[in-house]
Amino acid sequence: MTPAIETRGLRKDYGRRTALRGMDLTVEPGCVYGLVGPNGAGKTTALRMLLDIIRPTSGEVRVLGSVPREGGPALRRRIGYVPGELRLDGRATGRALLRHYAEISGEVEPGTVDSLAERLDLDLARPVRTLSKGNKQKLGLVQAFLHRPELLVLDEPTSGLDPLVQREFLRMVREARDAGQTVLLSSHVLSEIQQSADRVAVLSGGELVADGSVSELRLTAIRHVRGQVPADAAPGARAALAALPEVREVDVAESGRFSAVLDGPPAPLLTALAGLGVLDVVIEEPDLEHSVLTLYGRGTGDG
Ligand SMILES: Nc1ncnc2c1ncn2[C@@H]1O[C@H](COP(=O)(O)OP(=O)(O)OP(=O)(O)O)[C@@H](O)[C@H]1O
Repeated sequence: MTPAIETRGLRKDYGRRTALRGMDLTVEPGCVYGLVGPNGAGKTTALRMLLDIIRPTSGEVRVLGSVPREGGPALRRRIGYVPGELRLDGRATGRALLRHYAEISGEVEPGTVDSLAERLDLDLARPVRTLSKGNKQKLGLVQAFLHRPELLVLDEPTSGLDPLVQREFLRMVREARDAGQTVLLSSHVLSEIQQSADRVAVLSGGELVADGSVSELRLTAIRHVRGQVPADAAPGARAALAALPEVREVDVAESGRFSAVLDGPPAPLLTALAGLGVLDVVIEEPDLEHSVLTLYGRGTGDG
C-alpha cells in the first residue's frame, strides 16, 4: 500500500539555521500519527513542506503518492490542513468563510458544517474578526474536516481550546481514523497524543530521535511530583526520597514542601510518603520537553 506520507532525508535550512536535518518519516494510511517535540523542534517546518507552503532544501517528500510541488489543487483538495498559526480576519461570518472553503474543497455533504460547528460549540453567525483565539481555532478545525479529506495534517490543533472542546476534537480525530482517513497531528502536549495517536515520532533539534507507540517511548514515564509533608518530617523525607532509585531531583524545604522527578512506577514513592504522614501530593502530567531531554538528551532547535 502507498504510504499516506513518506519523507526521505527531508531537510530545511533557513539561511544558516537548520530547522530540519534530514527527516525519514513513513505514515501508513488509516492511522493517527503523532509528531511530538519541544518548541522549535521543527514540527511546523516539516508539516509546511508536506503542504508545499515551503520547499525543502534537500530530500524527498511524497504525500498521498504525489510530490507536493507537482500535486497542485487536486492534491490539496485531498488534504485537510490546520496551520499552527491561524490568521483569520475580516467582516465575513464563519458560515460565509466556510462556504467559501467548501467551494474550493469540492464535495461537502449537506449538514456537515452545522454538525461540526455544533460539536465544537462554534457560533457561525459572528464575523470572523470578532472571534476569540479559541473560536478561530475551531473554525480552522471545521475547515479542515469539512470535506472528509483522505489526509488531515493538524499543527497544534488544540491550542486555545478548552478541555471539553479538546475532548470532542479528539473524538473527531478517532472517528476520522475509523472512517479510513489518515491523521498527522503535531503537538507538544503528551496527553492528547496519548489519547489519539496509534504511533508517535519524536522530533528534537530538527531530528527524529525516536518513533513507536506512546508507551514504548516511555514519554509518559517521567513526571513531576510535588506536595507537602509535616515540617517535622522534612529531614526524614529528604532521606527517604533520595533512597528511592526511581526518584530524582529531590528538593524538600524545611516547611515540608517537596518536589521531585519520578521516573518509574509511583508505588514505592507513595508508600514512602504515606509513612511520612504526607498531607498533599500531586503527580503532574509528564512535561514533554523534560521527557525528551531526559530520554534523548538533546536540546530544542532554538539557539
Ligand atoms: N521562517 C523562518 N526563518 C528562520 N528560522 C525559522 C523560520 N521558521 C522557523 N524557524 C526556526 O526553525 C526551527 C524550527 O521551527 P518550527 O517552527 O518548525 O518548530 P516547531 O517544532 O513547530 O516549534 P513550535 O512548537 O514552537 O512552533 C526553530 O529554531 C525556528 O526558530
